[in-house]
Amino acid sequence: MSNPVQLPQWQRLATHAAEVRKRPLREAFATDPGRAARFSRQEHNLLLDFSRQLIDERTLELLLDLAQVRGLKPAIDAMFAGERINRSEHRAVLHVALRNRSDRPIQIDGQDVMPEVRACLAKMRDFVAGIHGGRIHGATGKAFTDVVNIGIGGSDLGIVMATEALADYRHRNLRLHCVSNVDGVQIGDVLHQVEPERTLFVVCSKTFTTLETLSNARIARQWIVDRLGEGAPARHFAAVSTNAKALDAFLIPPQNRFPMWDWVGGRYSVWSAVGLSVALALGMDQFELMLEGGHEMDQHFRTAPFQDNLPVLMGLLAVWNRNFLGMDSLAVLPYDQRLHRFPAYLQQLEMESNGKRATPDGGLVDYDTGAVIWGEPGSNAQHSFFQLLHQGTANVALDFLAPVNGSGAYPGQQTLALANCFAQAQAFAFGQTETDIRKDLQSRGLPDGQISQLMPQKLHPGNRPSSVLLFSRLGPKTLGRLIALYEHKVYTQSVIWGINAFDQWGVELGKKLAESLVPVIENPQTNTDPALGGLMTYIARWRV
Ligand SMILES: O=P(O)(O)OC[C@H]1O[C@H](O)[C@H](O)[C@@H](O)[C@@H]1O
Repeated sequence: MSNPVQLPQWQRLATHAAEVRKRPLREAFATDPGRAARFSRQEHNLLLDFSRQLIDERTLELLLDLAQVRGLKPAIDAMFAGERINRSEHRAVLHVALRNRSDRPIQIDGQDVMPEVRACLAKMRDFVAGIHGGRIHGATGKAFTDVVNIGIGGSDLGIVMATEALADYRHRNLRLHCVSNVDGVQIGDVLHQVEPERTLFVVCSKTFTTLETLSNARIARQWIVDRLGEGAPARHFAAVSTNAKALDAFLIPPQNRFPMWDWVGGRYSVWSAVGLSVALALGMDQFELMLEGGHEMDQHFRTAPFQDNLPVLMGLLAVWNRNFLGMDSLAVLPYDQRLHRFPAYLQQLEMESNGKRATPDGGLVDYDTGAVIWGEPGSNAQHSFFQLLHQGTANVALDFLAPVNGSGAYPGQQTLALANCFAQAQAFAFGQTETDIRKDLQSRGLPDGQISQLMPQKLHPGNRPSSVLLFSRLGPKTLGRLIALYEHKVYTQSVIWGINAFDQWGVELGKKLAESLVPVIENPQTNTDPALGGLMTYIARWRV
């Protein structure tokens, strides 16, 4: 696909941005009482209020023109039609099939994938019921009380995020633990807490070649063998993977195996059997409600006109902020503690998808692509890094997320959370004028000299772009909608930028180097790489 920068639509946006930047949001709202309503869209129980973005009607028109000329509509259709849009790996991209709750077949090369998807869901349902009811139990006949998910990246982040987000729905008799990191701390801590006879390990790995996952799984396996005997792992391990051979080698019995397909990317896989641990923790009904929420967002993305299409609007606004207003990062700020791992989940989703500099036809981009994504729950974040957001020199766009009805045991506290969320959105948009600051300082009796000195330090420029994503309550369906919303936002951006959102070649190099360094770190004296000489000396000196 051609370079977007050369398109007249792009150039018009660039010219337009120069004008919009100069216009304070304070003025935009003052001169247009209908602005909040005009730049808000509701879909199901989600409201996207993007009135505090640095835009006007013309911006939207120009962005929608850009979407049209970049072929966003055919690109969306191509994804749902099972075309091989992941061109570098020649794969279809069908996480939407995993949550397709309609009768519509979804085909790859004329083959409907839905029967396999439904069979997998049925197997998950049976397995979850078996574990919850005690029909499936440990080697000594005891029911499972603990599930340990072993996986990393897409085989971990979605599980952690979703089970934390939906903690109010957790099954009473089953605790979930997630182990991802390679350094041995998590697996050590978890094994310290659980009883072997009552613990089920779910090893999740699309490839089943991932160093972190395999080494943690081996530790867990040995731990079970040491305590319950050679035959016990067959009862204490389940696995999710595309790699049947590796599952044979790991001696996972057929009834405990759950499939994955090469048309599901790791970071898009929480909807697949990778969600088994979610289903075990929350129940299959809750998991399927999440799928329904995702499906609803898919329908919306596929059919809604672009000017009312939430993921399309969010994707286009992200392009606007990144390419035309120079925003380097997006801070995701959920005002619900239950969503505390949502920013981490989005980091993989957005940054692994759109952190690309090459186009599928082998060219290099000469424009910015994916922004850095980061964030923490409000109001904690306010007391930590908001100073930089309000007055620092970094260019950061903001996504506020908040439920009207709070989670947890004291939902009344949500009034305070919402007050903080809205106050911040207003402060970022409108800042504080010199006149207000002067009035305040004068009322406190400060002399003029001191006021002039303090003024720039107190001045709060405003005009920091943000969106507020308000929803009624955080339940499984809403979570499904939110995840799918961001997934499709990511795809929208990738289409505008002309990059492949579904491969991740950049992560390979580090993995390969790590493998080759294991023996060197074991025997630092064998190191021949001068760049590592200093570090290896200290490994040898300090290792106990
Ligand atoms: O599920 P696995 O095959 O073990 O992969 C786990 C993770 O590993 C890689 O580093 C990829 O960059 C991720 O996209 C993936 O989610």
